[in-house]
Amino acid sequence: MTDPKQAALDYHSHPIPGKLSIELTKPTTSAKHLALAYSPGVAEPCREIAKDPENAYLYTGKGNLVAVISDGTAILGLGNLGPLASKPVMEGKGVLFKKFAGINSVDIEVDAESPQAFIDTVARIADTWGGINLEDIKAPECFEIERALVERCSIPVFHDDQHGTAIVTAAGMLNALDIAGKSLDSARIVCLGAGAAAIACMKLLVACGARAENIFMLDRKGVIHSGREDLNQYKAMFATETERRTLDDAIDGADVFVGLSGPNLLSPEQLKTMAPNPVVFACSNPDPEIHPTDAKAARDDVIIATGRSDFPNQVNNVLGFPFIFRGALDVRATGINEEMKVAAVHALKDLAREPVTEEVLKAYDIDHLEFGRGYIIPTPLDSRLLDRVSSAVAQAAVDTGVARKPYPAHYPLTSVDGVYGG
Ligand SMILES: O=C([O-])CC(=O)C(=O)O
Ligand SMILES: [Mg+2]
Repeated sequence: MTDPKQAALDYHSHPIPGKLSIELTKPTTSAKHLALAYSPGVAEPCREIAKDPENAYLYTGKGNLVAVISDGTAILGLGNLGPLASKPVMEGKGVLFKKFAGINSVDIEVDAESPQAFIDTVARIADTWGGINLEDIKAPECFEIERALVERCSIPVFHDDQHGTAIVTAAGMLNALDIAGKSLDSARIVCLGAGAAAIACMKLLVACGARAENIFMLDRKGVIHSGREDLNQYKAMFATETERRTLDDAIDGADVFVGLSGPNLLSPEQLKTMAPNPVVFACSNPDPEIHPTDAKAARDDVIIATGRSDFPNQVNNVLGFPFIFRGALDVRATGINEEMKVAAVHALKDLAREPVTEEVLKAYDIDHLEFGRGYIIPTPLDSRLLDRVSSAVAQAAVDTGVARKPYPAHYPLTSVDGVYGG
């Protein structure tokens, strides 16, 4: 068997380095073509855009172009490895944008000496993109970065690790709790991790019905409780009045564990102390807080999800960002608001309850898959996601007045070949 590490390195290096390339959309075989594509013809669209910036959507790729931007300070669950080392992940996001939603994306890795320098860099280039996907930026800086950029930019700016992850987590959680015979408003939830994804996930779960007082969030120092004086404003939102201090204390009797922290931080012994039918989302990438095999060995009533593509129940923002941007771009939304996020949650949640298609069974090389413990959320290779999530997001943008174009006449989308309409 090939060594998985070597296989991953080979995948990235052969037959050419990297995962993305750029393609041409216009003929370029004659001098006439060149005179149109470049001097002198290119001056005409320049003049039109100078007269009216909206013309950039007509004469350039702006309307279907997303910048994936990172400073490399929180790469997956690996930590701060710097901007250059984040490039494979950012190229990977570009692969997913293109493959799943037909969106062109270019990765930009910024070596920024401060959050303000990062904000200024992104704000200065924002105008020529259709949208900005912020990725793998550490907390708490990511919150201020996103806030400032949303304010300064007139295009959608979306921090994927917060909202993409939260949307997919909420969708999977509503389904998992339903299967476990529980409900979000009474579930006792332990969230291991207090970074960007953790805070955004818990905020969205509360918006979907979870009770803040039922959530124990833990950072490296343990339970975030009201007696702590070392909390930033984001963690402080989740400070609970409790005597519990450690993960051992918090996990005892809990209905839900959400891990957005690091590898192997939930032990089988700790899992054994959870309530019946525990829901465990071990979402640290690439290595989960508990391996699914160990979790299942510890107890057979567990409903387990991870962020990985090689296990069932992949709770990963790949199910969100391609389609959320698709919907937002297609109605030229000025931003991605809460209603659009909640619309995405419901679209994902509902699709998992529909029969699985042959296409998905084939892609995963299985005979059967149905809504239940082993299938709480659609798989990324389900081509119905393109229509379901994008249209829900586009409709919510129209309904909430942030769309600058009407609901697309070329919807429903049946494949990425149809994203330009016409
Ligand atoms: O890249 C992934 O698989 C999901 C993600 O955004 C992260 O872990 O930061
Ligand atoms: Mg990420």
